[in-house]
Amino acid sequence: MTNRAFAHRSLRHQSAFHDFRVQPERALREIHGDATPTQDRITDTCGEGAVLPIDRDRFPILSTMSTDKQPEHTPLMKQFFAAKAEHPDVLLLFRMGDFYELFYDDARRAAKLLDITLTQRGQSAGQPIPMAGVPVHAYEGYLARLVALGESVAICEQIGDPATSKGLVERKVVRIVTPGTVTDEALLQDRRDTLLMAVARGRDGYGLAWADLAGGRMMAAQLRDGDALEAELARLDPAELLIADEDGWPDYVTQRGGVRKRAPWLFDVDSGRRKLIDFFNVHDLGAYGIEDAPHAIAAAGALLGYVEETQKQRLPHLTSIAVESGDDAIAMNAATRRHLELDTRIDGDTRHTLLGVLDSTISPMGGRLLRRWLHRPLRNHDIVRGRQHAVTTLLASGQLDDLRETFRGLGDLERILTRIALRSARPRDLSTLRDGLALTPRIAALLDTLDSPRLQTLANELGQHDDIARLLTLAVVAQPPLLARDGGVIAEGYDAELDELRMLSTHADQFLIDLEQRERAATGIATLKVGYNRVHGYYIELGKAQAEKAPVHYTRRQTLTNAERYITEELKSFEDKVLSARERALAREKLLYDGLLDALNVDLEPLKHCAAALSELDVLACFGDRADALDWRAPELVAAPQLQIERGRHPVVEAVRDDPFTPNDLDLSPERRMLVITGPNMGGKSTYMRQIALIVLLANIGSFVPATSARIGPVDRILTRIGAGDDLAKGQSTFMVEMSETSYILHHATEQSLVLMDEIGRGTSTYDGLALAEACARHLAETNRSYTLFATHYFELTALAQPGSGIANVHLDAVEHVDKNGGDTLVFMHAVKDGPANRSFGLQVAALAGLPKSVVRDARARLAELEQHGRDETSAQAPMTAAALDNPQQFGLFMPQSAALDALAGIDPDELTPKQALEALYRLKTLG
Ligand SMILES: Nc1ncnc2c1ncn2[C@@H]1O[C@H](COP(=O)(O)OP(=O)(O)OP(=O)(O)O)[C@@H](O)[C@H]1O
Repeated sequence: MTNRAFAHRSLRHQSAFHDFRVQPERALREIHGDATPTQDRITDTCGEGAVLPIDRDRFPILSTMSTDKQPEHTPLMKQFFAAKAEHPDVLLLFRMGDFYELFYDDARRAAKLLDITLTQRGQSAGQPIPMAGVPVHAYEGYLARLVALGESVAICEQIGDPATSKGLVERKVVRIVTPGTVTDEALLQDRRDTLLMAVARGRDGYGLAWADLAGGRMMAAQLRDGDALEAELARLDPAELLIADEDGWPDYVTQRGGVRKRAPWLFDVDSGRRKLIDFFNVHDLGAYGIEDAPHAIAAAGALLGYVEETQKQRLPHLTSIAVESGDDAIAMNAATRRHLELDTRIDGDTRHTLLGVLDSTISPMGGRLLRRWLHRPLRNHDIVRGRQHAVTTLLASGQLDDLRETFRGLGDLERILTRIALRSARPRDLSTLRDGLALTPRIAALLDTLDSPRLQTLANELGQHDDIARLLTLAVVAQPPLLARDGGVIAEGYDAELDELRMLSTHADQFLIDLEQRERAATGIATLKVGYNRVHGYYIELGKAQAEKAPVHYTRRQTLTNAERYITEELKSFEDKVLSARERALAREKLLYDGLLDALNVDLEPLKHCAAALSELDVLACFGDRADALDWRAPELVAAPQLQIERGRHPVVEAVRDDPFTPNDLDLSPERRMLVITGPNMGGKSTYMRQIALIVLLANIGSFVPATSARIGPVDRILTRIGAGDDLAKGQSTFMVEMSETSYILHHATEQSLVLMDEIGRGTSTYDGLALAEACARHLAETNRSYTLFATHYFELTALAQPGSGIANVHLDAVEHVDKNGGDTLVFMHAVKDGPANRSFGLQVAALAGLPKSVVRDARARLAELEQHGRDETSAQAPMTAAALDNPQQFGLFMPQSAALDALAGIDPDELTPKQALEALYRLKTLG
């Protein structure tokens, strides 16, 4: 046997020997005394053992069971019921040797959710026990799926040592994994925060507190009303939401996933204050700026209570709470975030979104920060200018690529630090931290030469961590294994005692090789093998045929079908020595590993600042990268009210189009507050409006923008009403959604708000729609006085653009061509021009979309009739004049122009052959 083979065997042996959790036999034996375990883990674990009476009232789960006589359960099931009674509304994973088992309703539920087998063998209290289980070695994957489905799971571990416990091993719920409190790497999404949130309700508003446990962040806010609450829920999108178990919560709260109702008294302000003071170990809350926000205090208290209850351990990484003020950010409600497709499209796609185009951050923590920034554009121009200046400086330095290259080695320091604080860090967390810290001096040196206040601040925040980096370099092997439990993490030379114990083990491998050779020579059996089995230990193995030749000092240890296994005195004493050396080496490693975690925990704060600075640098460098790659320019943030954009583009549409994107300008100011945008379907109206909102948003997070130049004045809100599907889930029709979104806008828009209104009124009858659209437009222009882009197919609205009204008309255009085959084609110009559109091309677009020719023909004829009818009515009221013809907005609803004039306008005589010209003339005649 080679050295390596022995080493391999030894490794397997180590884990088996030292971790009783992977020895199901032992776990089973605890229930059965010395009864031999069978293959059937269900009968084994639940079916036998002494029976004890059980308190029915304490365990409602029993109500489904037999009531003929007082039910009696095995000690194991009694232990299960005791644990379950403490955690009635979460799934209980009950550790039994190599498995986590679920029983009764938990088993049924988990079997369905995880698609695992539900078994029903074994009995307790005379009834079969529904049971489902997942193997311990693969449980993280199952846990991740359950948590992703919004389930909370209590982990009940064996905390006694099955080897030494008599009878039942002690078990205890060691933690409760809930969707909002997960910190394990496997249960989190890399580039998205997982938030736990609590909402407290007061007479004059709401208090909000949220924690990103994996990132070690806790925030709070006090909100004026339900609208603000709804908007914050849309922005933060918590995985779990704690509310008081009372009536009267609005639908947008109760219909969310992950809502958990808690006793109302947990949201009490005074006990919240005490909890915060206690948790952060401070004299008062003065330092956090939360004193004047009682509802936020109440929410934070409820949140901390829940965190303590579920985590069952100290959380030293949550060191403070920061208060966010809604006034600092550009407000966007749920509808706006949805319409602008910031990080998710209506169809669920995440690639073709603003974040999809913008995010070239390298570290996951940078990705998460960018997402946070994107959802919270700032109103404070100074902060934003600071970021922008940093981006400009990075771009001008020529160091951008170098800097980004160093980020590749960073890893997720932020979350690693949390795991260190929670003492759940794995060996590779430590090596990633070591490698990341080794890069910071290089990053600091790169930044040192750059003249940007923000970059200098960040360089300072990186700090000096030479001692920690050196400690980790000395202590941890270059490429540590996944788990600490198997050893091999601590580097050679770090600890003399460990080195000595390891030496013993290594020599032991050589001893076994020598022994094998010696015994082969002594017995003359060339196939003799020395091996190891985790139940029986070391052995000498002979094939059945050679068994007779076994020397007398060989003692039989195990009989297999084709072989016999023996032990000798020499091998036995070797086994004792080696096993104790290995055991001691592993124990020593564990001690050293814990010591390392202690050392890192002495002062985590500077490391947290370092991780935060690296995240921000990653985002700023990403802005630089995007500006460079996509030809974006720095916008100018100005104090005077205005939105001026030259040659702006839609970042996402531009990214997905093969053909060039047509840039467009914007000019809005207090004197020209509203643009009524007309033009054909597919002309580019929605694209134009959204691109303005996205440019304003990008400008206010510190990014460059897709335009040749932009001057952006103060903006307090972005409000949008852009076509939506039916919200049938909420029982709202398309029109109802349209009107409630419009109502929200009219109630909230101010002079500094940017409002996008796309085709208001189209969800109802034409006259109702037109009337509503016009009234809303007037209200926005005259009362709200917001920056408004108002796209419409109602040409009547173009008449609003009167001198002094602050309203102007712009339009997008299309040109109809007769192609070589004599068919019609439509070319969309996508260029925004001054003035109203003069036709809609609705039928042509319908034909392009593939509507059957006969339907388009019928529609055309019907249109001609309607237009004729409209003309007749108008001429009955007022004779058609040449002036009216020149001024289409003066026409009635169905008469922008006659069909013949429409068609005539679409003809380019220079493009026609004589035959086509003649055909066109005939066509015109049928329309006239
Ligand atoms: N400026 C542009 N440059 C190039 N292509 C554009 C431009 N604007 C829009 N497009 C393309 O035209 C398509 C239709 O644009 P958009 O949806 O904005 O039209 P619309 O006028 O709002 O149409 P409808 O009135 O039917 O809603 C877009 O998907 C995009 O591919």
